[in-house]
Amino acid sequence: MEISTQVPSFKNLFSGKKGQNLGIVRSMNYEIPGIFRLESGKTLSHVRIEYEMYGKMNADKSNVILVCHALTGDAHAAGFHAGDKKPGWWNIVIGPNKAFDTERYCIVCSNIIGGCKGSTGPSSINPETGKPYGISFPVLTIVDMVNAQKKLVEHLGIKQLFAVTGGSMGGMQVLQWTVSYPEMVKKAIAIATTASTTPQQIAFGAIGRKAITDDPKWNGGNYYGKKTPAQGLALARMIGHITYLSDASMQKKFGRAQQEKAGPNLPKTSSEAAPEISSEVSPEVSPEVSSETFSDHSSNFQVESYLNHQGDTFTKRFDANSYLYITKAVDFFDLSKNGSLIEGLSGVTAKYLVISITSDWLYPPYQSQEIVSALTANGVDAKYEEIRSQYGHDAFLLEEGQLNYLIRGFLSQILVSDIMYRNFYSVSRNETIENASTLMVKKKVNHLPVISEDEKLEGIVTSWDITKAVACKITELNEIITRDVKYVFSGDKIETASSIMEDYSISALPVIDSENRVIGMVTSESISALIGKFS
Ligand SMILES: CC(=O)SCCNC(=O)CCNC(=O)[C@H](O)C(C)(C)COP(=O)(O)OP(=O)(O)OC[C@H]1O[C@@H](n2cnc3c(N)ncnc32)[C@H](O)[C@@H]1OP(=O)(O)O
Ligand SMILES: N[C@@H](CCO)C(=O)O
Repeated sequence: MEISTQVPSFKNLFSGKKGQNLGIVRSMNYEIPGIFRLESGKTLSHVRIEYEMYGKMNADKSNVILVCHALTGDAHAAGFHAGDKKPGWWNIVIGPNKAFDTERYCIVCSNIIGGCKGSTGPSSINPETGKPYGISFPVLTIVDMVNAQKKLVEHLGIKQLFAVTGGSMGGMQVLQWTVSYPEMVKKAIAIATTASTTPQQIAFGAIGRKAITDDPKWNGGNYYGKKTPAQGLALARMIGHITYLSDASMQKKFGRAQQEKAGPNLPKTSSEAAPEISSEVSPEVSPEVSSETFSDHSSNFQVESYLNHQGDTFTKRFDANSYLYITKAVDFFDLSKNGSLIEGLSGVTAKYLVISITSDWLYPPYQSQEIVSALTANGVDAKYEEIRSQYGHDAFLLEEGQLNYLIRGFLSQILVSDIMYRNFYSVSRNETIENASTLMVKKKVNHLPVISEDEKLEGIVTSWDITKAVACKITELNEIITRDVKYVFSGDKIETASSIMEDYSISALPVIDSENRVIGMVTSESISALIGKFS
């Protein structure tokens, strides 16, 4: 008989209270000391990184989650800047009791190098010339973005990030983090992304860049203090924005509806915007082409007006040269090595959650599945999930319920590897009972896995087996080994271990790898101690 243990259920450990908003938040800035070397070999000095932090770091700074933004995002991921009506771009998942729970984790988000929202980029002043860099700014890669973030993380005194997360280009940074600095990332959540940009993605990037560089006001990137290439930048955004939506979401948002002729073309606030369902939009009418000039119809469909609005508002918040550099960095992104993603991701150790969006045709689900396949082939614990949504690529900014559910589950999931004893004691089947019992007494353990010369699991003996053997005057361990031994894998959820223990009334399980080698032990005491931490 083994010591029977009641292992408490984990079901109710992580209860879901309603998420709240952070209040007013502020941005901070850090200047990387000395020279910052880029992947190209070029260097920059006085590199500034704009960042925001929500929630408190714990004593050993082990609760920090780094959030990486997408193409046109910034450091303002959540909460409100003083005077703003709209919160940060990922407010739906960051805040008290949200998936990125600021009561529990400290969230850090920084504007990428190359950006135009406080971090050093093409619009920044080159300290050597006293003028904006423009296109003299060196070519950037996702590696450079991650290396700049690493400088910030080090400056904040963080040894290992509890998690790194992001969608789209943010997801690329997540992947890059786990490749460049595997030991610094415990968990990784990559959403709506790819490990290697495809020709179609590059093609959209290229058209956007051409729209900018063909605008005469771009002027070889030298437009600061003059008229900006707003027309080209707006066009680039309009093209890009189409790829962030889906056929279904455009049908639902606009149908073939037209703007009301008398009314203003561009709603000023979202409440005046075209409603989401076609029954609420203005009636569908056929343009009376005969009596009007073509220009009267230049923006008459709601979708045209919407795209114009998206293009126009974008030019007020983004720098055209930054757009060129960042889209190029996305296009350069390719983690495969010698044509193999398995090889490219071979050093990754973080536990992964990879999420795709069913209607995302820019970064389709198969690209996320490829990431998961490559990680799994490397023995990485990687989970694949799909967000069911009609919103298209931008669903990672909108699907509040599904995102919170998936992320919360992943972050709060505790695996056998998190609590198993890696320094364990074992015996060989040729051992004497006397030696086995001496080992148990000396090391204060009740279970000894029996392993072969090549460390494979052959069975288990418990202190109770030994007691019985002594009573029956059995001397050979071989005669008392339990060979039908229950075990778990290090990537199994802790609930799996606890149910096996409960079902078979046992209090310790060997942890094995895919080759049946014993790599640790998990005990009911360690599970109970963990529950104590949360109760
Ligand atoms: C990812 C990062 O890291 S941060 C960058 C994320 N932010 C962006 O990309 C900003 C631009 N993108 C968007 O707005 C994205 O579509 C989202 C996902 C952020 C928001 O999506 P939704 O909430 O569905 O907003 P929607 O796409 O309907 O756009 C609303 C805007 O369009 C305007 N609009 C709607 N219909 C029309 C129309 N027929 N004509 C003109 N304008 C229109 C609204 O007035 C509103 O304008 P506002 O943003 O200036 O207030
Ligand atoms: N709409 C988002 C996602 C692009 O991938 C952005 O502009 O950053």
